[in-house]
Amino acid sequence: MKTIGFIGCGNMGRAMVEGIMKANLVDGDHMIVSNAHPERLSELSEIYDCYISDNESVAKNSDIVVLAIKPYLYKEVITSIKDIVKDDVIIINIAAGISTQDVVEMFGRKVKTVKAMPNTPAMVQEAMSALSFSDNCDQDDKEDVIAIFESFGQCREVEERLMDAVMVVSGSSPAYIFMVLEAMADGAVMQGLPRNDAYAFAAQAMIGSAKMMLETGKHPGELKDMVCSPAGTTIEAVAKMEEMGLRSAIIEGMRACANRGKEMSKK
Ligand SMILES: NC(=O)C1=CN([C@@H]2O[C@H](COP(=O)(O)OP(=O)(O)OC[C@H]3O[C@@H](n4cnc5c(N)ncnc54)[C@H](O)[C@@H]3O)[C@@H](O)[C@H]2O)C=CC1
Ligand SMILES: O=C(O)[C@@H]1CCC=N1
Repeated sequence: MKTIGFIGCGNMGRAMVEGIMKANLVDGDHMIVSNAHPERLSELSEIYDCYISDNESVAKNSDIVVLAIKPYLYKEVITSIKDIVKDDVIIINIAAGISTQDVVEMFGRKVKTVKAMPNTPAMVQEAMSALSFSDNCDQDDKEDVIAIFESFGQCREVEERLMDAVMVVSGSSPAYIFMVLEAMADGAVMQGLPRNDAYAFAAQAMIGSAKMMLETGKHPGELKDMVCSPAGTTIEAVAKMEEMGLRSAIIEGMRACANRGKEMSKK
């Protein structure tokens, strides 16, 4: 069994660790986690019986190291671990704006590395992640990494140049999806539904609609049309939302997200 190490265990790292441990991909002896505030992880180590340690120990003892720290910390952290990681370690880079080439340059050698873009639904085994492997990863390395990402959801290999596109539609999108859900619940509360019921109806409508699109393979426009009765209620909502710029608000928000990714990768 390979040992998986996490350096940084905040929102994204923790969602991945919880997803991996819930799926029993490794036992607690093969999961080592470090964080700037290790005291925040005591509950995690109690539930999953995994090791909470420091960056040095994660670097020395892990076969696969996930760098789940903010992008601006990559240089500093890699400098402190580059001479102590195992020779054939696989480094997983999940940071927005940090490329495979950046990681190789920071290590000063052609370390095996994977550029990945997960999302926080990893916490409930429903992540969708994109992976791009450096050319020195062999088939076994790929299988080990895919097994990690599949333990908490689905994953697809994509060309690294498309990572920012994946980030806007998947890595970042839970934020806007939660905004939509919150707004939908507000709309129902305004009509008199209690808040908790409103969240349950809104979230289940989101799950059901997404599942319907994936399972039927039908165009989303066709599925939308199935809900809009002639002269009915839904078409009034659709017309008002178009008037208020719902779609362009989403598209322009995603453009801003991509632009920020490009800006971050220039630094
Ligand atoms: N939050 C998200 O939905 C997603 C985040 N990402 C990427 O994941 C990375 C982490 O993001 P978040 O989890 O959101 O950030 P976060 O701030 O929630 O977590 C980062 C963690 O790193 C710890 N940390 C700080 N300095 C450290 C050090 N020197 N050594 C060890 N640990 C240290 C902090 O205590 C914190 O718990 C970023 O690079 C981000 O681009 C990628 C996809 C989705
Ligand atoms: O907001 C961010 O920078 C990260 C990258 C993808 C999701 N969260």
